[in-house]
Amino acid sequence: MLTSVKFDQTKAFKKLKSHHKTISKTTIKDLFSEDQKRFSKFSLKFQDILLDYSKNNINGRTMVYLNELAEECKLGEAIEKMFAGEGINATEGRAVLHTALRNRSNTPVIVDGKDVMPDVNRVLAQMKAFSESVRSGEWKGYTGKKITDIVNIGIGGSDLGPVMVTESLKPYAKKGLNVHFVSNVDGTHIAETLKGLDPETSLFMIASKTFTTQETMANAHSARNWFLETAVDAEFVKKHFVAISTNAKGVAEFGIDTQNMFEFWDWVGGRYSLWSAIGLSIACYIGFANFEALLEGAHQMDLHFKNTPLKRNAPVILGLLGIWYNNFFNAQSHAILPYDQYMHRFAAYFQQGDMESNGKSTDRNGDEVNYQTGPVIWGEPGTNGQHAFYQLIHQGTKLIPADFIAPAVSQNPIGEHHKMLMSNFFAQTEALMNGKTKEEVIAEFVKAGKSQGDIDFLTPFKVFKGNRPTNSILVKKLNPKVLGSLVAMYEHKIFVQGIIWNIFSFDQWGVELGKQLANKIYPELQDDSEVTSHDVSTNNLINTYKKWRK
Ligand SMILES: O=P(O)(O)OC[C@H]1O[C@H](O)[C@H](O)[C@@H](O)[C@@H]1O
Repeated sequence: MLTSVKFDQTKAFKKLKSHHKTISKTTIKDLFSEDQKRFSKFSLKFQDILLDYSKNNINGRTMVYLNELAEECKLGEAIEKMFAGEGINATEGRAVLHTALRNRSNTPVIVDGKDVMPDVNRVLAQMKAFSESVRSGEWKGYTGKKITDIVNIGIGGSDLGPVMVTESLKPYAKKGLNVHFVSNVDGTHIAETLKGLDPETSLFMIASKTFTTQETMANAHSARNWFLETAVDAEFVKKHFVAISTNAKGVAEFGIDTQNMFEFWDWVGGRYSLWSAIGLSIACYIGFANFEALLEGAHQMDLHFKNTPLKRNAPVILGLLGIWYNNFFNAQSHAILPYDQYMHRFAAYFQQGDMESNGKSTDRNGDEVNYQTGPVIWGEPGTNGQHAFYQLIHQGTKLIPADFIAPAVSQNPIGEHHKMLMSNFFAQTEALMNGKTKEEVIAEFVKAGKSQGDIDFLTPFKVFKGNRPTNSILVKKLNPKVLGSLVAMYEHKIFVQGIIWNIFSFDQWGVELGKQLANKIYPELQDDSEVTSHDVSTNNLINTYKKWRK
């Protein structure tokens, strides 16, 4: 069991409250001029990752108090409990062991008296053999042709991880083997995906922890129907459908040979499952050795998280900084801005990772919290974001702490592109911190020969207050190992915050209500009779839909 500590009643919380008043009177820019050693104090290197958190509204005292907060909230103890396989996901009665999936040291991890590592290694060996046979062409479709297209059918945690990783690591993909992802129950998703595919050379991976998820089951059935339109014989399903699930019974009922089932376990949360068999599409696409490198990178970050003192611990620092803005500066959101086109689904991935984990308002005692918990996570790759929403980050009324992520080495060193990209990456955090003063604006106008009237009118619009906090995460190159470390770093950041906010980060009850109501409405859509059982708004929406669909 995790120790429950009332976050807002800790001594450190009170210290941070009054410290916030003091630090609010200064700016990040001033903090830099006061302390020449700021960069070395507030940055750290983890292998090929440089985390620079010096452009934040913090000084040494802030970090001391934030660390005290972590200690008072028993973060160290909670980290140990997670790695040790204790049932810290108490509302579901489960351990939280995505770290065991990438435990490359292979030390025993005991759940309910049993070491889970032999099972983890068995499934990894199965994934290796399977991915190698698909990649080599040894695995044949029902007409003897090799597989050219993999279609992962899954949603949420059974989709977003593989999508994000296969996109991020596209340069490592094998030529001639494509991956597709179908998640939405909107028939358009599967229809558009199937359009370009040949049943003889397509392999479907039905990925669902529960194997009951409506969207996934609907898409899986439609894919099977499509396949059988050509293949006819249901026996051939074996060669073209595999399942990834914790539910062997459900898989067998669907008609997939359990020989072709890749197992995982209830101690793997859906949004933490890309390291499990859910990563099968990744292993096929980038090869098993690269998948192992991804696991290795995550494992290295796990070891760092587990063994490094809190004040030099990257996920802890990121988590605490997030709390600083969320609970003391009242920031409502957090932006993740990768300057790498391959990482275009990274923010979307952590929308689920973070918001499904920490979007909670009941604390671990069952009481309603009276403080803010998880922020809204959002973001798009730079430089696209710059031409869309950065205006608001620079000059809007909302404080948006942001992480800027970029690789030093481009996978596509074409001409001057990467230098241009990187100059934007560096410029943005500098601009967000420094802003532009009235004096600077006027000086620029004068130099450009503007009239006094223009200067008077335009100056207020051109001033940037600055003092917008950012973290810069510079990586050497976005390879599988670095990506593994990055993802694990963010996962653990979420853990840190959940512990301190005293909430349960590994359940997701909030997703249930909508599902329940949809299941109630679905039968009502079967005929054209008027619906009266809901509120007037819902009744009218349903009845108009029924009228219009005719
Ligand atoms: O893998 P599945 O059991 O199909 O679940 C897929 C998704 O469904 C739910 O809506 C949960 O909120 C997600 O956490 C989960 O990842």
